[in-house]
Amino acid sequence: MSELILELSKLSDLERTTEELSTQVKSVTGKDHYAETADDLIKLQLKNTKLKHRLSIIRQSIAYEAKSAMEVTESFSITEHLENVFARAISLAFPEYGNIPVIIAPVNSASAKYGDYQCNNAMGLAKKMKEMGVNRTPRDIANELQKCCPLSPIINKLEVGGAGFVNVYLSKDYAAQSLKNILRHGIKPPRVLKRRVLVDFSSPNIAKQMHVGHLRSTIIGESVCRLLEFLQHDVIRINHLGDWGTQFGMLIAHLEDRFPDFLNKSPPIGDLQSFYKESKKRFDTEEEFKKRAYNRVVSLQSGEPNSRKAWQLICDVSRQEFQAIYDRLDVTLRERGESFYQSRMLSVVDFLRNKNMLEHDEGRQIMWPNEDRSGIPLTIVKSDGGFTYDTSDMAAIRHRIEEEHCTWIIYVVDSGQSTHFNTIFKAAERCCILNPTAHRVHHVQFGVVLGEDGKKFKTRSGDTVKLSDLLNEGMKRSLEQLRSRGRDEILTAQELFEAQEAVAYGCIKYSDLCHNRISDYVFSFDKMLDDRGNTAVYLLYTYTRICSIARNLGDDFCYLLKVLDTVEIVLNHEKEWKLAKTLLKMHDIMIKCSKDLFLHFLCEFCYEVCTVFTEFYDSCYCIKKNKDGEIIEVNRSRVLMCEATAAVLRQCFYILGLKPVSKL
Ligand SMILES: NC(=[NH2+])NCCC[C@H](N)C(=O)O
Repeated sequence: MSELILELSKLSDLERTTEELSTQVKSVTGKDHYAETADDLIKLQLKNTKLKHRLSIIRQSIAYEAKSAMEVTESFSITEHLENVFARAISLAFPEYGNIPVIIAPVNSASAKYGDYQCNNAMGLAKKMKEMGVNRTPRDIANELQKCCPLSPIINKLEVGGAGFVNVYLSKDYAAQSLKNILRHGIKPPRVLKRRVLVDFSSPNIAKQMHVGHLRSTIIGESVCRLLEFLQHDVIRINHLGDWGTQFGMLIAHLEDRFPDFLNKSPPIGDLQSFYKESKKRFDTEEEFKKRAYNRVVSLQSGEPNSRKAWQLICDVSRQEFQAIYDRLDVTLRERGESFYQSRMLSVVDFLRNKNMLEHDEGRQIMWPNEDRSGIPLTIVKSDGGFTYDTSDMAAIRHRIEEEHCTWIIYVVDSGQSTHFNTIFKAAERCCILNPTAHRVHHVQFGVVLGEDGKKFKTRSGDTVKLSDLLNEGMKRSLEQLRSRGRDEILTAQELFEAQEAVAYGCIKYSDLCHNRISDYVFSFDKMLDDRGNTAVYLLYTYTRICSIARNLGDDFCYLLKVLDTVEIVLNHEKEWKLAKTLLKMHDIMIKCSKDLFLHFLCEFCYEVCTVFTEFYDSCYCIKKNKDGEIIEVNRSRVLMCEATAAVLRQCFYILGLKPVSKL
């Protein structure tokens, strides 16, 4: 598509040159001293003829490309495509404003008479021109833009409306072709500039409870990865486990006392939580124990084998608990905890010292994020010589940029840590690890989870909620719901179990993702299991309904590809056209979500697809049956629309971590 636009711009340039040449030829012809300039004239005419010939070749190839552009499988964001079209128009019509940002907005489907998309640049241009002393009305400018728009296979017509909008009407041929492409080749990602991205998410702490904050990070992080992978980025998923630090001293010392034989026999630490509490209590009350705990930190960090082994054993207990949650939620992560950076922490300290970035402060070594010592300093080395969370994040960002060669680093961590990350980013920039023009760093922050009482999410007794309990509760509630609808009588045991999981985990994930992540959110099973409104349950039900339509036709639709060869998609009915346009917004939405990593836009899109589909299904018959329930008429084009809707939903569901089930 971009080549096409390039060709179009060449064409316009050539057209202009041809025009200039013709005027030159005319003016020369009109002069008396024809004889003197005959040579020049002949040359010019020759050049002109050649250019005209070239122009006609380009015209032909553009017509060809415009046609084949609709046939190729390449998909793109409509908004981005229109941005290119209008950028070209602006630079042709008003070269001096060639680099202003193009404003394209989709038109609310209720106001279809204003087209499907609008270019809203004319008003701003009029203002800019006025400042330069040129008086032109926005409508006048819009007319000019309309004239200068290059041909595009996706545009049916352009119209100037209102105060100076250029209304764009999409082409139905293009839409029908795109829907067929989806059915024939699956959903292809739009082209974007590929990056190597590291997503740091989930990241719970060993020996501590993985809490709802980590659950949010896990859910959001997984979806961010899936979105970026869909867009063909090279994604590294990292679990930055809190597996290092002084708390391991007391855990190791306590392990030695509780399970003296730990080196030979795996200790049965069932409940790491209470093990942690016991050791903490001893650490706070027993002097000898405290000393030994400090000793163990030193021996662990210097790699002494027995302490290492003890540490490994403790980590394994937590690791298994975490993995069980990841398996249930279908989350994939590569573990690279804080311990991984031990040697790199030593070297980042040297690096910072050599750059004169470290300052002594009451025995600590600190680093200011800014040259002028504004902001909050990082503690790079503690007074006892130990490292901190700051040190490991400085070592990690350096590793990610210099060794992993990432150009985009994403931290999915609660909003409470935003000062920490801003300080790390500034400090990394100050010491030239990070170059803001080449690297993008991003704190994908999110709010806290609240209970239905509006207070911090806790169990009735006031403890933090265990995630496995929460998931179990979800499973229980979803089974109750399925039973209350009598599904246990219709579905096989296997189908029922799949439906139960899809609903339980789907609703927990979706209710997290469907709100703007920055705000706090209220965790309520009742709300998330509602089958009306923007919920996972509503989406999953709509999806199964769509699946059942083609299923009704049995063998007829088994070979979708054959059907595609013989059936044209027709978009004459208002609701057919509305559904087609909604489906084709998918790439716009994916790009929009990826810009600032807000997934609620994708959730809203799914909801819109489902409601628009329902409107379509209510007013456009797909299959007509007689009184006995026998099929008497099938509108194959519409059944294809149903299939395309299902394909779009499946792709979005995958990114949102929802498992579509064909029966529910
Ligand atoms: N690179 C990072 N700091 N990632 C986030 C780590 C989160 C930390 N373990 C916590 O539970 O709060």
